[in-house]
Amino acid sequence: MSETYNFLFKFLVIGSAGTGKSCILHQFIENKFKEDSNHTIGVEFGSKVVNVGGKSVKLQIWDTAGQERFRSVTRSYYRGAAGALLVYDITSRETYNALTNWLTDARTLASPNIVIVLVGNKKDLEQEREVTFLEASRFAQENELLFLETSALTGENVEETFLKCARSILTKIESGELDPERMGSGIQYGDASLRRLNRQNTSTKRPDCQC
Ligand SMILES: Nc1nc2c(ncn2[C@@H]2O[C@H](COP(=O)(O)OP(=O)(O)OP(=O)(O)O)[C@@H](O)[C@H]2O)c(=O)[nH]1
Repeated sequence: MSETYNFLFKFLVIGSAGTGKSCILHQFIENKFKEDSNHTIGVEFGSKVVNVGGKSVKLQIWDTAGQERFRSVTRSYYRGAAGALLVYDITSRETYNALTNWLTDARTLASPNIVIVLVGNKKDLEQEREVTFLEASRFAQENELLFLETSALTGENVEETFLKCARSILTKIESGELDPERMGSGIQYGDASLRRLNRQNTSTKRPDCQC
């Protein structure tokens, strides 16, 4: 796909170690399951241009390490993120119980307006499920999060998760709730939008205007 886009959004992928964050990102970008995924050291990066409601949006995605020993490094990447995927593993209650801490970090260190999608990963392991869909969706509702269950293994809902987050940010931009020009919004205009804005500015000038 062409690198011309209307917007660029900075995204974070956060959550406890082993929940499948790197596999989700890999599935989204490469359309395949990442076999032999190792613990992330610090932070990894990926990007992809997607189409959201007729607009092309470049997602700049930072996949953070879930292990506690990298927390000080990963925290430094939170600033100015427009969206986050907060991932837990549906077969591990421990990763679900840790969500409140991750949420506090995201809301205090990133932008208070950050759009967060709660992601219950490993949906393919239904037999080993420890967290029900219903309780997680209640948690999401109480904490104003979007919510989806995914499988990085089969690819189910992986792309939808990123699109859902991007769609929500775009809606907030269009309604004026989010201002892309505010410092630290995690949003930038891409070439396509800038060209349109320039055209609009030029066409609104009076013919005799010297500016
Ligand atoms: N069955 C199944 N296994 C998965 C899925 N996603 C990830 N895994 C497995 O879960 C383990 C951890 O996946 P990673 O993507 O490395 O986890 P992570 O959250 O990035 O871990 P950290 O980098 O340590 O924070 C790996 O063994 C993956 O193969 C999934 O959707 N289904």
